[in-house]
Amino acid sequence: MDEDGMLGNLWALKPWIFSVILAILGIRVLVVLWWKPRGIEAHFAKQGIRGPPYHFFIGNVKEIVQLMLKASSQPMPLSHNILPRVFSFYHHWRKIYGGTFLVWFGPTPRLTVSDPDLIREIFASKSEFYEKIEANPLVKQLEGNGLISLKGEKWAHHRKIVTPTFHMENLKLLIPVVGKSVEEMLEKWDQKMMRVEERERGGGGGEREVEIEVSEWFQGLTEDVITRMTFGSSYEQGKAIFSLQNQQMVLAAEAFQKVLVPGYRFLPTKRNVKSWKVDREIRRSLVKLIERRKLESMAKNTEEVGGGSGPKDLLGLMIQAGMRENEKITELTLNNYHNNNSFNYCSSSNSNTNSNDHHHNSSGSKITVHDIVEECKSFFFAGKQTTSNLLTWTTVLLAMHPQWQDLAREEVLRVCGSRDIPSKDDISKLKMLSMIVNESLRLSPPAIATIRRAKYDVELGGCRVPRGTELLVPILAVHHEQALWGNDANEFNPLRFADGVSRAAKHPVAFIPFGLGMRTCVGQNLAVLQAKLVLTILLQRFSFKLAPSYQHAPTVLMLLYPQYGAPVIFRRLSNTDPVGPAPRDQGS
Ligand code: HEM
Repeated sequence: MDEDGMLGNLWALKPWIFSVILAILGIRVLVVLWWKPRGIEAHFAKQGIRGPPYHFFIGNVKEIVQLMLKASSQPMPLSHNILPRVFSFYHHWRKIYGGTFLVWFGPTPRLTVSDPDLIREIFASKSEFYEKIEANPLVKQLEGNGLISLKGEKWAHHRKIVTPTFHMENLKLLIPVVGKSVEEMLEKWDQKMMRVEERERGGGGGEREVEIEVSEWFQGLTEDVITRMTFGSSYEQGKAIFSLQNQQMVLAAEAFQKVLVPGYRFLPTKRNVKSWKVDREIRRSLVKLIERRKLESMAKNTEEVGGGSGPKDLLGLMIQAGMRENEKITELTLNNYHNNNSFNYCSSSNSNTNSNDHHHNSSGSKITVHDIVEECKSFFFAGKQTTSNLLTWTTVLLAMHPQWQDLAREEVLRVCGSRDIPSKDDISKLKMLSMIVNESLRLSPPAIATIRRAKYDVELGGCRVPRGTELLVPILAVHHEQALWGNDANEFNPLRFADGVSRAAKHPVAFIPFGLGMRTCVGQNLAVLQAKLVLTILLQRFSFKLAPSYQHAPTVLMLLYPQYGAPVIFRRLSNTDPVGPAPRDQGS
């Protein structure tokens, strides 16, 4: 057959080839989106684990969204039984299928695990069999490719570098700075209070009190603190960078509503173009700042990078680590130093690449400018809203339970007096306040759940779990479980922490607001210290109660937050104000 004839025959076969390719693709889609999920469902059912039935492609997402919308459609009574409202799908299906059930996020299976023995296995004793999952691309853009998401050697390297930031000795240096930020915030409240007073004097006068939407104010405060921890002496420049990061959060929240449009984040919509621009601006400013800090330290000919007398900051520690590593390389390869100096040059070359794959030296991963940029974003994301939510919920709890507020104030005034900013030693003596903060973290943990993925086929509590299955640990549910915490699990009772955290429940792993094991929260000392410091200063100067406009509506968007805000009325304590007696309790 001549060439033309062969081509002609192939041409005639074209529809067939096309049909075969389509059929193969169709089969693949069917396997991934139907047969495999059904197989996994059957695999778990044989072991007695059930759950809501899988639906093609979407899994249980439709039911989850419906349950969440229904639960958040109206406020709830002033009670701490928040699980049904906040974690509606878990609450709903647990009643039907028990604490361990299978739920489908699209074609991805998630096994809920609330048994503390199994949680310990996943996060501590057999953690090498499990890994973190990839965040949604929008979340990823915000959280950066830092400690929260890094894996393996690179994670260990970064964790070792940043850990000194959170040592108590270092955090101690932050206390006067945080104290000053709180005082500045309170001055603004005072001005607000005075304006209200002046208005009311016209109409007959009133008490020295003011209504404050605490969740907004606490966000400003925690942003200030995390900016200092991240940037140290470069606070002002850092503030401008984090203000851009805030814009990014707003843009991402808007984009979240469009996540169901495939590929939406790549479209040059007005929002996306703006977000890309802000992202470029953040990187540019950070790179400039890093280079300036490096030059400063070289000029001073010192290893200290900007720390001075203040606390060690993330930026300084990471630049220092990067410079040390470069020096090592210089010693090893003096001749081609300039070619190897990725610490200097990667800033512009890989600003949009995943640094996990780049710049490794023989001793493992090396700190690059890109890494520092990503860690700064991570700190901001992980440290700001979490701590402000802890502060918000603790203030709301104390406003709901004035008798506990009075007890906390008595202790604060006894230990710290009425005016001074407390020292680290003062704070460590505040036992009652510690119990209250723990009870707040138990009842309203800012991070309500966490997820891991099985790296291999594993056995968990006698159950065979196939590779790729995700394990959903519902922190909030574990914290409200009566079998672990007793019949008063849904009540505010800080005394349960009187003998320490490990004895508060029937199992030592029942209290996990900061996670567990190697990947436990690196910032927990900072968060707790900051919360106690702010609460101490508030208790010294104000009594507070829920505003009449407060609607109790805890809900979740990544973190636990008050759906309609948290308006609280603060009344200045005069020197003659009695500490008690307590007004009537507002909560259950
Ligand atoms: C009340 C406040 C906070 C809460 C409830 C909280 C909660 C958590 C939880 C539950 C985890 C573990 C996540 C998992 O295992 O999947 C975590 C990890 C982390 N947190 Fe926090 N956090 C708080 C404050 C902070 C602060 C102030 C920072 C400061 C930067 C911070 C930085 C981080 C980082 C970097 C990780 C990842 C650690 C790693 O994987 O090595 N967090 N946090």
